[in-house]
This record gives sequence, structure tokens and C-alpha cells, in this order.
Amino acid sequence: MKAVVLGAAGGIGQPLSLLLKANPAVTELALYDIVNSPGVAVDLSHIATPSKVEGFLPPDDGLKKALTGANVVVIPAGIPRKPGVSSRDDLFKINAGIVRDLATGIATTAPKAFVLVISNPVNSTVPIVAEVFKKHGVFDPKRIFGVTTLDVVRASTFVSEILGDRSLSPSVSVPVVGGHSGVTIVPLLSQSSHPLPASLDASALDGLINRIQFGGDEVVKAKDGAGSATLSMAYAGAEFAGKVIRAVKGEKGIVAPTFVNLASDKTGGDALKKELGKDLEYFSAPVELGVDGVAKIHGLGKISPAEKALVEAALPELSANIEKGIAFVEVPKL
Ligand SMILES: NC(=O)C1=CN([C@@H]2O[C@H](COP(=O)(O)OP(=O)(O)OC[C@H]3O[C@@H](n4cnc5c(N)ncnc54)[C@H](O)[C@@H]3O)[C@@H](O)[C@H]2O)C=CC1
Ligand SMILES: O=C([O-])CC(=O)C(=O)O
Repeated sequence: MKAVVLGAAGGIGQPLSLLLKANPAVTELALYDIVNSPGVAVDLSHIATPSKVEGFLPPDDGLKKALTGANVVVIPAGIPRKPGVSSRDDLFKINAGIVRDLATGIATTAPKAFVLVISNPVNSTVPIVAEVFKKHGVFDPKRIFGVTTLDVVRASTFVSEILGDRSLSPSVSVPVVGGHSGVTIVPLLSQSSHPLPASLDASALDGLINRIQFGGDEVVKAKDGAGSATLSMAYAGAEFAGKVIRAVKGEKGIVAPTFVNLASDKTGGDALKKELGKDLEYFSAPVELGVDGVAKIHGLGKISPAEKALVEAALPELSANIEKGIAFVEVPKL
């Protein structure tokens, strides 16, 4: 099981690489970045876990060498938000090109790898990866994932706080659907494994939803110029990568929300589009993972009228973000 981290020397990349090094299912770990990755790799290589670790830089075909034989590729490369950069969409200008170029490397060197995209704006960078794969004739909608796990992790934490017991947080499970930015993040709190207190009034419920949707802003503000969430993202990314790895190795019944392509009727994409009442190409929904990646995209299940309204409110921004990503790669028509 070879895992590759692209952007491995960054704020997310380093702790994520550490957590992947600590995962005994990973036998080989390749770290690629435009700076510092060999140092991070040598540092991690002293940890007494099974995987061999190597670091690569752009010269001498570093990207190709990192990706050769990859099973799982995680991408946290790109610039993060800071105060003044108000939305994740503002990162598009720089990150779209970075993700396109890295996706080209994957499509040509490791087209069968499972690709986990962390770089923002996720609602656009996932379509960019898919379009690059289409251009190279290697697109498989089951193998490309937008990592929205941090929203799920935040929902578990914030719900446990409302319940007054942080020790519950690892077992609190709340599906978060839609996309990964502001109003496109839709927590389905009515499906929480641990019901919210009946005494929670409407404004407290709105506050909880808002905190999950804008949790990223809380971190950007607190870091005060030093970037956005890195450690919680590394935790979330390693958790999702760990689930993909377990599923690929044959474990059944693993379900996790993730932002995926809805093109495949066989995996439930069409049914979800019908439920949404919109011909969206991507959506984050609870997905059952299997040996080939996406095994089944679940529907939204029973949701409250208020949640239905949140899903409706997410669709215009989500759709615009997706189109922007697709248009970035599309060959201009003559
Ligand atoms: N999906 C999610 O839930 C989350 C996504 N993010 C996103 O993750 C991305 C990374 O964030 P941080 O690690 O905090 O940023 P960072 O600036 O600390 O690290 C980014 C790394 O990417 C590297 N890089 C830049 N261009 C590259 C290229 N062409 N090839 C390989 N590596 C390259 C940089 O050298 C740097 O080491 C940002 O876009 C951020 O918005 C952040 C938090 C949560
Ligand atoms: O808020 C940001 O820019 C980083 C991010 O995606 C998150 O923390 O959810």
C-alpha cells in the first residue's frame, strides 16, 4: 500500500504525513513538495513503523518518481486562507493551476490511484482533477474524492459540546452533505447518532449549524495571519485516507461523507440527482467505500424541512463552483 502526499512539507502535509507514517497499513510513503520534502521524509523515516519513506522535489522527475506505483494520493498542496482572503473561492486563482498540474502527473503516472483532494476550493478542485483525468482518457468517477471529513469531525465535536460531554465526541456521528464552503456545508443534525436536547431552541440550533458551516473561519481568525486549519485537517485527512485504505484492502461496510462525481448511475449518482432535483455533477454525500473506491452513493435519507431548505440554499453556489472548476480545464472551443 503506497501512499503519496503532494504538498507534504506544508501545514497540513507534515502532520498528515506523520499520521500516515503511523498507519501500519501503509507500507510505502512518498512525500512530494516544491520545498523541504526530503527533510520531512528523513525525519519521519526514523519512526519505528513498517513503511519506507522517501521525499521528492520537482527536479529529476521528482513528481513522477513519487507517484510511481501509488495506490492512494492525498493532495494538500496549495495556498491556505488568511484574514482578508474571505472565501475559499478566492484561493482558486493559484490553487486551480497547482491542482491541475499535479492531477496531470497522477493521470500520466498513476492513473489507477485513489485521489483524495484537500486543496481548496474543494468544490472546484475535485472537478479540475476529474477533467484532467478525462483529458487523458483515464477518468474513473469511483476513484476521485473531495475530502470533507473536517466538516464531519467538527460536527461531532460541536454536537458533543452542546450535549455537555466532550467524551462523547468520537462516537457522535452526523452526516454532513453538499460541498466544502460556507452555505454549501449542510449538516444533517436530525440524523445525529446522538439526538440534540429537546430543549435546544431555534436560535441555538441555527448557531450550531452556522458554526459547522463556518468552522474554518474560526480557525483563520484565531491563527491571525498564520493560515487556516492544519492539525485538525491532518487528523481528518488521515482518518478518511485510513478508511479508503481499509476499504481497498477488502473491509466492507465503511461509509463516509465525501465529495464525489455523480456521473455513475451504477453507484447511485442518478438517484441522488433525482432526490436533489438538480442535474449536479458533484455532491458530498455518505458514500460506501469498496475495493474499487466508491461502491455506493447513499441518498440524503429522511431530512427535516429546515434541512431541505439548507440543501436548496447550497445548490446555486455549489453548482457555480463546480462549473468554474470544469471550465478551467476545458479546452476552449474554436
Ligand atoms: N479540505 C479541507 O477541509 C481543508 C482544506 N485546506 C486547504 O489545504 C491547502 C493547504 O493548506 P496548508 O497546508 O495550510 O498550506 P501551506 O501553505 O502550509 O502548505 C501548502 C504546501 O503546498 C506546497 N505546494 C505549493 N505548490 C505546490 C506544487 N505545485 N506541488 C507540490 N506542492 C506544492 C507548498 O510548498 C506548501 O508546502 C489549502 O488550499 C487550504 O485551503 C485547509 C484546511 C481544510
Ligand atoms: O477555512 C479554510 O480556509 C480551510 C478549510 O477548508 C477549513 O478549515 O475547513
